[in-house]
Amino acid sequence: MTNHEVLQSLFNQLIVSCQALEDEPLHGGRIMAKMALAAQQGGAAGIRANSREDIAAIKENVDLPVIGIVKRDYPDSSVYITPTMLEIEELVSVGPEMIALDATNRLRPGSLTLEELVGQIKERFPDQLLMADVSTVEEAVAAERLGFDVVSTTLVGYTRETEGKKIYDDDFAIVKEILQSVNIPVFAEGNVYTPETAKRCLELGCHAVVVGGAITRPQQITRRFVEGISSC
Ligand SMILES: CC(=O)N[C@H](C=O)[C@@H](O)[C@H](O)[C@H](O)COP(=O)(O)O
Repeated sequence: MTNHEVLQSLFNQLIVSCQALEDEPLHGGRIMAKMALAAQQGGAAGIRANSREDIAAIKENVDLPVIGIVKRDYPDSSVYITPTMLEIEELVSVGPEMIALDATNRLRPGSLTLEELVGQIKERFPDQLLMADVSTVEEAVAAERLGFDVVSTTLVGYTRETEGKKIYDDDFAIVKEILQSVNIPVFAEGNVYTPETAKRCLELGCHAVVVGGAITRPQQITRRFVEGISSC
């Protein structure tokens, strides 16, 4: 698929994020590949996945476009979604159709700026589709200027500046503002728990919607049920 075809295939569609970190019960490429296959059978048009191992396993079992990330913690930065060139190289080695990276204005490990990292990626891998995981409208605007192909609301609520915020607060105010401020496709991602919320994101003009925990993290789903019955 060409980059254009990848983006076309995701238009108005559901992308399922299949992730389980090392401390989660479903961790491991084999299990994530099954999760991705289940998502494909359910009608997902794309998969978001973390780590070279998971992506390689998913690509062997599923023929949907994959948005790849590597989550890694570094001592000198709070950026953990594809923070450096090392993670970019790992991802390129397994060929995800798109790579997502933190596009907040925070410094990356080694005090690298986002602009510097994107410059290096574009030089080494000029044809790689890039998704900007942002937390604010300003970051979305900056990401478009830097040459990202797609912007996603992934980090809304997950930075110091936006802590506790949800993409659906104030009738999806941040989603609407990002849509008004950029021309590249906007993906809605983060705390989408229901089909109704997913539909609303697309109706507002998002190119696609990414759902993770509500589909692929049974511990989160269970907790919501347990909390739901806790007053009984
Ligand atoms: C903030 C962060 O690290 N988000 C991660 C990004 O890849 C994942 O942990 C999320 O599951 C993904 O964004 C989908 O969101 P949700 O699971 O809420 O539907």
